[in-house]
Amino acid sequence: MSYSAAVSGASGYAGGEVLRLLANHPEVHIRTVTAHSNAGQRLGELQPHLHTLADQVLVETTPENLAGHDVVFLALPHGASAEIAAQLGEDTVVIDAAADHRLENPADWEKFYGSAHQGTWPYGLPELPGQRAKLAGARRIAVPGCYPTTVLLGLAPAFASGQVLPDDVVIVAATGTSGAGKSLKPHLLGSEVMGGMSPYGVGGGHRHTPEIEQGLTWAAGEPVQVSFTPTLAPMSRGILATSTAKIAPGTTVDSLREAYAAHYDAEPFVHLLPEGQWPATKQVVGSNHVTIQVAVDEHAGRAVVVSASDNLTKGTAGGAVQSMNLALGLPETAGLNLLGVAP
Ligand SMILES: NC(=O)C1=CN([C@@H]2O[C@H](COP(=O)(O)OP(=O)(O)OC[C@H]3O[C@@H](n4cnc5c(N)ncnc54)[C@H](OP(=O)(O)O)[C@@H]3O)[C@@H](O)[C@H]2O)C=CC1
Ligand SMILES: CC(=O)N[C@@H](CCC(=O)OP(=O)(O)O)C(=O)O
Repeated sequence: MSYSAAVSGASGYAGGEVLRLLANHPEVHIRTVTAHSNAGQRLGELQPHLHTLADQVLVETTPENLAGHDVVFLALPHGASAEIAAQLGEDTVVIDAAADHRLENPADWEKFYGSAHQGTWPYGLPELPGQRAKLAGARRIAVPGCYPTTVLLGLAPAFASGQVLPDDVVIVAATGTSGAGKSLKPHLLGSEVMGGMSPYGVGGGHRHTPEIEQGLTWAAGEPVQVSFTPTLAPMSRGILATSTAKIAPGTTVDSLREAYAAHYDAEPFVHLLPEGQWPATKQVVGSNHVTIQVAVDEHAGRAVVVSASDNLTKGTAGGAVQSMNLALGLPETAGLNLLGVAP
């Protein structure tokens, strides 16, 4: 059986990465690619790395053009995504890379996104406790944000095993520029980004804060509060997150490692590194893998967790394809058997 797929936002970074993965998927064929201002162009003009798809022509992102497919990927700005999603057939598997349906709490949505909440869909992070079962057979899936993916995979086992405290969690993460999308933004000009790092969304203002708190609250079974600071690094892809939390009495590096091993040993894409090795974005770029290391800072009484991902692969398109596999009952790793790229 081959499933037909439409990829909207195919001229952008997330849509392009979905196409790169689907081009190698054994059970899915790409029937339709859509865009907005670039409709009418050949894919080869906009995504020259997608050699075998170069002659596909981008059509307008409309409900009519997206109708009649087994799977529709939405890789559109939030807002535009919810609007089109509401017009798609109920039997179609819709995988949304945008934020519209990730949050359960309408007040959080309204505060951080400034518009009306459009509802909540199953959350496409199967490695988070309880999520995989909700994705099997789902017809609507919200792909997590790239920072939440990286941070939640990093911290969930510590919270699920009750080894860290929920009220003093500090996260600082660096991301590559592709996280901001392909459209022109002055602060992302090469001359602004190359050779230096800068923070943004400082002081609890980043819209991934409530999403991280939501996922950690699910893992902990009690409310978790975080302080999250993102930073921009001079690289195109990758996220490196350093997350720290106060340890509960009795927590040691061995007890943490045991919990992480139990949580991730059977996972195909999430890896607790051997002691002494640390995550780095270069280990994971181009792949759907996430690497993690844990330590205990005895002096500060804190667990320190470092996690690395590719924001466009596991952080977006890889998570989207993995979720689609679960929704369709396919092997979870189908189309995702890619290792990293080095050097
Ligand atoms: N980049 C990343 O690392 C991540 C991105 N995401 C999410 O994925 C989505 C896409 O992001 P990304 O690919 O980075 O963004 P890009 O800016 O690279 O691409 C945006 C895409 O959406 C299309 N588009 C723009 N405006 C509209 C509109 N009003 N209606 C319909 N289509 C429109 C564009 O078409 P055209 O070019 O033809 O104008 C383009 O194909 C966003 O919701 C983003 O938040 C999620 C996780 C990580
Ligand atoms: C560098 C940069 O700007 N990164 C983006 C990453 C967010 C993202 O893409 O995720 P959503 O799907 O939740 O929008 C940001 O911090 O907003």
